[in-house]
Amino acid sequence: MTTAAVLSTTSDATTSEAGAPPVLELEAVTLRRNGKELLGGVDLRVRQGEHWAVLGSNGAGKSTILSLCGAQNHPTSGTVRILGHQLGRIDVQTLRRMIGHVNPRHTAGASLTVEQVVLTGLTGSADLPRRWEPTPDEASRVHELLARVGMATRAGERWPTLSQGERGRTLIARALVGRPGLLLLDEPTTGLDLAAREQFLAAVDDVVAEDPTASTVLVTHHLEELPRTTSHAALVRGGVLVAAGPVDEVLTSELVSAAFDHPIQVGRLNGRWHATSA
Ligand SMILES: Nc1ncnc2c1ncn2[C@@H]1O[C@H](COP(=O)(O)OP(=O)(O)OP(=O)(O)O)[C@@H](O)[C@H]1O
Repeated sequence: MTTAAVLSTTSDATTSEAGAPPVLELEAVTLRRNGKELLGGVDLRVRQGEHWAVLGSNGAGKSTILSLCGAQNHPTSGTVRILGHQLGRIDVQTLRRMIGHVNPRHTAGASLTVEQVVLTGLTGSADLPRRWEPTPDEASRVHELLARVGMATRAGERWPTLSQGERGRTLIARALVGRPGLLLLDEPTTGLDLAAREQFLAAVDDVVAEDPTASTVLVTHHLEELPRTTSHAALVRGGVLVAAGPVDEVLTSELVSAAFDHPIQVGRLNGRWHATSA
């Protein structure tokens, strides 16, 4: 199947989802750095309530796309609209505060407790600013979120003593504390063991299930690392989307093989995906 054929199939699928307002729109986005074209014309629309997975091989451009979605980068050409605001026409710090970002490489202040790490989601910092105090509402939201991700009994634990899985769940609560309109997850299960990965994915499914207006974009290499709640997928290859649309139409053996340039058999069991060499 050619790239053009893939794109025409999936653009129909994407536009048929019309209804909920878009939270993220990339139109004809290109990005060049150091004379190299990293993105070669990306179109992507994420609507409220959708949960997208962005998949592709090493160096395909997934993190670059996510950096635009998180207002961490600007396109060379094309338009990026996040939560109704066009990049370049709004203060990026203001915009970044509207976006929740789960980055497993987040470095929290070493002396912070779990509860304080979640609070840093409100200050947008690694440490808590001196003399900063949460409002009673903010403090109760932190406890509500820690309960949701299964960390309520660990609120007083210090960050360095946490396991990778506990850190991951704490970082989801941190990303959600500011009630973001968009949640970005950047290879969030990297480095987690099997149990920690499963607990993390269950925590994502739980927070998503409780808020029908939540919208997420998750970047990963592995189909096994997709939450059950994934509703849409985009496949990236060489800085372009080779497929994008409802997850069952995109995560097929044919399209995934084309995106990874390798024969891959895709399967789904109990709502979760798996992939092996065909
Ligand atoms: N500032 C830059 N200057 C030049 N090339 C860059 C720059 N940033 C990224 N790249 C290149 O752009 C390409 C896409 O990078 P990106 O990190 O988006 O890929 P990825 O799909 O996330 O890869 P991985 O799965 O390995 O994390 C890579 O070839 C990378 O080396």
